[in-house]
Amino acid sequence: MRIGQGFDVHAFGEGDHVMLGGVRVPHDRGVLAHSDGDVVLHALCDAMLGALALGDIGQHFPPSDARWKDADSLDFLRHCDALLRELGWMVGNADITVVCERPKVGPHAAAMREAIAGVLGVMMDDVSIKATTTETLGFTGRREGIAAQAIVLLRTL
Ligand SMILES: Nc1ccn([C@@H]2O[C@H](COP(=O)(O)O)[C@@H](O)[C@H]2O)c(=O)n1
Ligand SMILES: C[C@@]1(CO)OP(=O)(O)OP(=O)(O)OC[C@H]1O
Repeated sequence: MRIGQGFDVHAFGEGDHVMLGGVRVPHDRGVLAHSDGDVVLHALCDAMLGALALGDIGQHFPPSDARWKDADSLDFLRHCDALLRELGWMVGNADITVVCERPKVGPHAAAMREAIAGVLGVMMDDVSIKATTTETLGFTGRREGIAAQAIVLLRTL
C-alpha cells in the first residue's frame, strides 16, 4: 500500500458557480484559475501523484500550457488514474475535506462522490467528501477563497 496527501487553494473571483469534485455548484462567486479551478480534484490528483512520488499536477499540467486553459479537471483525474494503473496501482479509498464558509458542500457531496468514484473505478463508499468552515477565521473565513485537502490510500491492481 502507498499513502498520499494533496492540498489546493483557489481565490474567489467573478462568476456564478464553482466546480467541486466534478460537480457544478451554484455560488455568488467563481474561482480564479487556469483550469476550471476544481480544488477537490486538484487536491485529489496531487494526493494520487504524491503517493507514488510522481510530482504534482503543476508538473503534469503546467499553467503555462494553453492546452489546460479552462480544462475540465475530471480529465486531470482520468490522466492520474491511468498513470497509476500503468504502474500497477489504483486508489483504494480517498478522504477529502473542503474548507469554505460558502457554498454549502453537503448537498452536493453525493454527486461529487459519484463523479469521482466513476472515474477511479471504485465504489462510492471508497470516496469520502467532508466540509468545514473555519468559523470566519482566515482567508476562507473571509470568503476570499476555497481550499481542499485529500488523502488517498493506493492498493496494487
Ligand atoms: N462549506 C461548508 C461548510 C460546512 N458544511 C457542513 O456544515 C457542518 C458544520 O460546519 P462547521 O465548520 O461549523 O463545523 C459541517 O460538518 C459540514 O457538514 C458544509 O456542508 N459546507
Ligand atoms: C491545474 C493547473 C492547470 O494548469 O492550473 P490551475 O487551474 O490554476 O490550478 P492549480 O491548482 O494552481 O494547479 C496547477 C495547474 O496544474
